Amino acid sequence: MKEFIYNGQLARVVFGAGALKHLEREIELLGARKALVLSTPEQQTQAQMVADRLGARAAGIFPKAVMHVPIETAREAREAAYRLGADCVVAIGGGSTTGLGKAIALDSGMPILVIPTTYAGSEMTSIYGITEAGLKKTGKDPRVLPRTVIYDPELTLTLPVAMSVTSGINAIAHAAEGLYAQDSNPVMDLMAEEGIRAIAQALPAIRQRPDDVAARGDALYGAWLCGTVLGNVGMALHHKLCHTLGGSFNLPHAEVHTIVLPQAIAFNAEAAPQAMARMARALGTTGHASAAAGLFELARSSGAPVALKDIGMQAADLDHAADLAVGNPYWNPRPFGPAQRSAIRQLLQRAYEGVRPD
Ligand SMILES: NC(=O)c1ccc[n+]([C@@H]2O[C@H](COP(=O)([O-])OP(=O)(O)OC[C@H]3O[C@@H](n4cnc5c(N)ncnc54)[C@H](O)[C@@H]3O)[C@@H](O)[C@H]2O)c1
Ligand SMILES: O=C(O)CCC(=O)CC(=O)O
Repeated sequence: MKEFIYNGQLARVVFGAGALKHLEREIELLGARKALVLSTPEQQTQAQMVADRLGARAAGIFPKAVMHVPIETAREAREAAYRLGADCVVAIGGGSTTGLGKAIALDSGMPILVIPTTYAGSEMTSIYGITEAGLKKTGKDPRVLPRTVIYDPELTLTLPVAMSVTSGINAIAHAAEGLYAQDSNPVMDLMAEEGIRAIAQALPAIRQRPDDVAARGDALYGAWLCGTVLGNVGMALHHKLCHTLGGSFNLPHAEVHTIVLPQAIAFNAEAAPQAMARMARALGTTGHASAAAGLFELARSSGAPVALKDIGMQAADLDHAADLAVGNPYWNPRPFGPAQRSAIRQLLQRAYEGVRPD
């Protein structure tokens, strides 16, 4: 067994159908008096429902979260928190809303309670991202790690099926790269494999019946595990490509993850055979398909996009994307610096066309 370091991260998780009923207790346990409730404009009704539940403990709602946390929105939210006398934030929504909570916490140190309604997993990480002048900067800071997370599958029933599938595969991507991370450890490997299994089994059930609370619960459970892996070990080629494509070409986050993942995993297959075997086992493809093919089929059979050309990528931008990706590479089991530019360009071409990996 290889040597490893395991840093347990402290976050309190309250899980279960109807778990939102514990919100007031959880705010009290945080030692907070007043919460600013955050959401996107699309989820303002859910934010209002949370604020109503909090009653006098609600400082107000700030329903202006958007993708990739523009610095202007972060500043406005922070000012609102101070002006309204909040001493904690409650984020109800996906990674964009949690990200806004993190931007407030980064400056103010306010504790964050997250009620996740997608499978992105940001609630389990101390990674934050803020976009300034069109450039997204990410960093890590213990102050932004949410202190409490309430996973209530009932609140995810409204997540459209298409978004459920791509968000679920976004979560799987964290676990897949965790399995071959340079700083992986046996605990994260267990979580990664179980997280992939839970989501891969839940997605077909959700597709059949979006209001299946048990399947929604399995998906959230998987998202928790996969998000924990993202928060604990380093990500590699796949996340680098997604951040390049999402950040520089303005492509939608979860869809990009869904399309690129099978291609990135195929690229790494020979360099990380044990990780591939665990992925294939978790996906249930052992013996008849590779992990990469299994991921591609999971997306295709769930009705998700499998080609970048179908989500707005321009063929003319592929060369520039390859240059950006190899310019400042992350550690990866198969190196992908400037010397591998042509292999990365080929990978992007396959992702652009939606070619099924072997
Ligand atoms: N820092 C991290 O650790 C981390 C991890 C993963 C993702 N992220 C970031 O999170 C962002 C993406 O998050 P996301 O994919 O969750 O998307 P999102 O938060 O942008 O949500 C997408 C849309 O779905 C809506 N939505 C969410 N839950 C819903 C529900 N239950 N019912 C109906 N609509 C619902 C939202 O209101 C929004 O309109 C990206 O900016 C990404 O970089 C950060
Ligand atoms: O907040 C970020 O943008 C960094 C982490 C992230 O996006 C993980 C992912 O790609 O899903």
